[in-house]
Amino acid sequence: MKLGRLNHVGVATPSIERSLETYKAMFGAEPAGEPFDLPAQGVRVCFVDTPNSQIELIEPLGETSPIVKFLEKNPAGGQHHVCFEVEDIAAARAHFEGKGARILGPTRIGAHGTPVFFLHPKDMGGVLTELMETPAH
Ligand SMILES: CC[C@@H](C(=O)O)C(=O)SCCNC(=O)CCNC(=O)[C@H](O)C(C)(C)COP(=O)(O)OP(=O)(O)OC[C@H]1O[C@@H](n2cnc3c(N)ncnc32)[C@H](O)[C@@H]1OP(=O)(O)O
Ligand SMILES: [Co+2]
Repeated sequence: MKLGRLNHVGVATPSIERSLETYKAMFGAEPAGEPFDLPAQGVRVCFVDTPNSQIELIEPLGETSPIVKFLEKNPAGGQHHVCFEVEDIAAARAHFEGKGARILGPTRIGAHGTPVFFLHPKDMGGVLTELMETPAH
């Protein structure tokens, strides 16, 4: 399995609007689009573009959101996950299963409209790691 492009860094926040104000004040950066809900992933999302990647701001959508506990431990928010692209998500999943890595839940459609899954941070040196299939261009 080849380590693919860093698609985004996920940043959990209690308020996407406040985080956008920070990126605007510190870097003059604007959001790549309007925030939107992803109920299947339990988050509200907004992207900020960087020249070679993206920052993915995620806010909990409901009390069962997977980022609720993280925000309880880090109330001001913080760096939550990294996401690498892979060419074939099914092959990537089989690869990591073969290594005995803990895969968190089913493969779902992510914020870019392609399938994603997550590897447990304990199997990735403490970094929650998302794999996403490269979008077709
Ligand atoms: C926008 C959609 C999509 C995209 O397309 O990009 C997304 O990115 S959605 C992002 C949100 N979704 C997810 O995070 C799904 C996968 N996550 C999970 O299944 C869970 O959040 C988790 C990682 C298993 C954590 O479980 P949780 O119940 O929330 O917390 P625990 O306290 O039980 O955590 C266990 C253990 O792991 C450590 N931990 C938790 N979160 C992180 C993290 N983000 N980075 C590093 N380490 C993390 C936590 O500290 C615990 O450690 P110990 O205390 O040492 O046991
Ligand atoms: Co993500």
